[in-house]
Amino acid sequence: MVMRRILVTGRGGQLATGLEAALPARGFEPILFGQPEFEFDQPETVAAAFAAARPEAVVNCAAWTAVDAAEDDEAAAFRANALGPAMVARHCAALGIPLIQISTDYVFDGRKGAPYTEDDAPNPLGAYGRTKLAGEWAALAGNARTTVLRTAWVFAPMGSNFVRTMLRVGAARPELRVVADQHGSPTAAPDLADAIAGVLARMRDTGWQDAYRGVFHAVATGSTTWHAFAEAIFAAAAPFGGPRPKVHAIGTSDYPTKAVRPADGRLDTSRLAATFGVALPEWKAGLDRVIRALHAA
Ligand SMILES: NC(=O)C1=CN([C@@H]2O[C@H](COP(=O)(O)OP(=O)(O)OC[C@H]3O[C@@H](n4cnc5c(N)ncnc54)[C@H](OP(=O)(O)O)[C@@H]3O)[C@@H](O)[C@H]2O)C=CC1
Ligand SMILES: Cc1cn([C@H]2C[C@H](O)[C@@H](COP(=O)(O)OP(=O)(O)O[C@H]3O[C@@H](C)C(=O)[C@@H](O)[C@H]3O)O2)c(=O)[nH]c1=O
Repeated sequence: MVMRRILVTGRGGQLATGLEAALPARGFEPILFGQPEFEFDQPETVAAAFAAARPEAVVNCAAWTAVDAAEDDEAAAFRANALGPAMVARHCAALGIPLIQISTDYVFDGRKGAPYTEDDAPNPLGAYGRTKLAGEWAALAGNARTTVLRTAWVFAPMGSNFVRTMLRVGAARPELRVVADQHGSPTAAPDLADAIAGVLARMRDTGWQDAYRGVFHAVATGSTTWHAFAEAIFAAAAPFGGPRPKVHAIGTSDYPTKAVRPADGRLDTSRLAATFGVALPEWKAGLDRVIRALHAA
């Protein structure tokens, strides 16, 4: 399959930035589009991006990712997270090209008590998860060659993420309180970008296969809690002169937020490995990679 030109939406976001760096190493040419010239609320900008990029595959990274704010404006989150993928899928179908749609562990309610497989039923607890689930369906329904990758707890040297938040508040305050009863797999955007490049390379090298259509879990290896993640962030940043606040373990009920988060969003990644031969590194290796990049910047 000829697959070189990859349209990446959400330019300036964590994952799109990771893909910009990761794709050329696998022989792809990333073509990035972002706001304001690519805006889901203006469908003509989406059509124009497809016309200009002439892509051979698409990775849709653009999304409303403000979890609490989505509770206040679910309609706007739905436009970005569900109607956006529907539009992108329609353009991909017209061209007959693969679409990789990125989704989230927040489609689950976190009550399983074990890592979720792709066959487990989603049951989002909040507006962000609901709109992202609708986006999965729209991407799959609108294009035969759609691969949905669910990831979680993404962090990068730039953008808005838990690592940068912790380092910022940890430098300002000697003591922090962080929830210790929510579990997940912190996933470094550069590692996820490498994995996506691997998925695309497999598609290119084998040609499209029916097994590539559907949902796949793509998170870093291993899991932790937000509290233990915070401790690991400060430990990893300390050799670079990062702050060392005291991090108190608290319960979810001690940290009220607008959106309810899943208590245990661990994801089983065996289908990704079996189908694409792709596995992500341990989350702590991803953390070290991002901390190093933060301090090299
Ligand atoms: N961050 C995380 O922890 C996780 C993210 N994901 C998913 O991974 C994907 C990538 O996330 P990440 O890179 O972290 O996200 P970011 O928030 O870093 O980037 C999202 C991008 O989408 C753009 N965007 C937002 N609304 C629109 C819109 N209406 N039209 C066009 N573009 C828009 C943003 O533009 P602007 O900056 O101008 O607003 C930004 O460039 C998303 O699908 C997200 O749901 C999944 C699990 C975890
Ligand atoms: C800043 C802070 C957060 N917390 C808690 C709140 C929450 O339960 C948890 C994580 O907080 P955040 O709001 O940073 O993370 P959140 O925005 O919920 O992260 C999610 O983003 C979306 C986009 C996803 O798809 C998810 O996979 C996940 O990464 O940590 C504390 O306990 N103490 C603190 O000081």
